[in-house]
Amino acid sequence: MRLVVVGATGRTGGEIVAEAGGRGHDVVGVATSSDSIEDVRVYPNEKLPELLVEADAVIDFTVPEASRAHAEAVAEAGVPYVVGTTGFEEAGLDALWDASETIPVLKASNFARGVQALLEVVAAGVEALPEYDIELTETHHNGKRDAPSGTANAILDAVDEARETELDRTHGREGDHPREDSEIGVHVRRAGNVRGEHELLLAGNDEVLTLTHRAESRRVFAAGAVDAAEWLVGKAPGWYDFGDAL
Ligand SMILES: NC(=O)C1=CN([C@@H]2O[C@H](COP(=O)(O)OP(=O)(O)OC[C@H]3O[C@@H](n4cnc5c(N)ncnc54)[C@H](OP(=O)(O)O)[C@@H]3O)[C@@H](O)[C@H]2O)C=CC1
Ligand SMILES: O=C(O)C1=N[C@H](C(=O)O)C[C@H](O)C1
Repeated sequence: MRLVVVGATGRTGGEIVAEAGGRGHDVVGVATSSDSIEDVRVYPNEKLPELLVEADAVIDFTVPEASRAHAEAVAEAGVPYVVGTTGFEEAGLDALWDASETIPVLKASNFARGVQALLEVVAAGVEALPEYDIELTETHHNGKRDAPSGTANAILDAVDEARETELDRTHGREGDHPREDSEIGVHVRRAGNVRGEHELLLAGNDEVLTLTHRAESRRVFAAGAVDAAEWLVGKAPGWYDFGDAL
């Protein structure tokens, strides 16, 4: 299929270009300026509407403000849209939901299959240990903009759903008071080139359970995003998540 990768010059976009090309797809890239990655042409952002005419699917790993604008163009062209960008404000998410009225939109904060499994395991663990304290730690490379990560937010939502309440998200911890039962600690680390680690710790009853996912390369995200695009072609307009494609 003809695939447009938006954010093709980025850390993850470059891996997606390589993965899709390796599977025999006809790939064109988009970024803020023209470039080329091996033999794949990368066009500046303004060319996106023209490139969409021939496209079977779009994969977007950029920044929220860009994805928000792309959603409108992709919906206008009627092309299936896979979004990996994280860190959306409400208005950006609304733009994606609007687009999903005319095209299939598949958005995921993490295209690693292990993270989909982690979300299920988190729900089971939290339900099984209702009184335990819970703390979340995520670690990423020093170039990451959004904090906490999109995956961390998805894990926090899964915890709230399992506990059937909204825990108070305590970002870092300082001062002079003990932990409240209603809290969930959220700890963010940014260092080096860490691809993405998420650890949920549950502690109580003189024991500790930790649930950890670690991406060992960005290829895992690229493979999942291309799987999602292949699956999304031909689907009805609507909102999909990565779990639907597995
Ligand atoms: N869902 C998932 O599984 C994953 C999600 N991500 C998310 O993907 C996003 C990108 O991450 P990462 O690859 O590290 O980011 P990078 O900063 O490495 O790359 C960003 C890319 O977006 C491009 N870009 C920026 N603004 C625009 C614009 N207006 N129009 C077109 N392209 C634009 C950049 O182009 P240029 O260089 O020309 O400016 C670059 O190619 C983040 O939100 C991250 O959290 C990351 C990994 C996995
Ligand atoms: O920016 C990244 O690198 C990653 N971002 C995603 C997130 O915010 O959860 C997924 C992955 O952890 C890598």
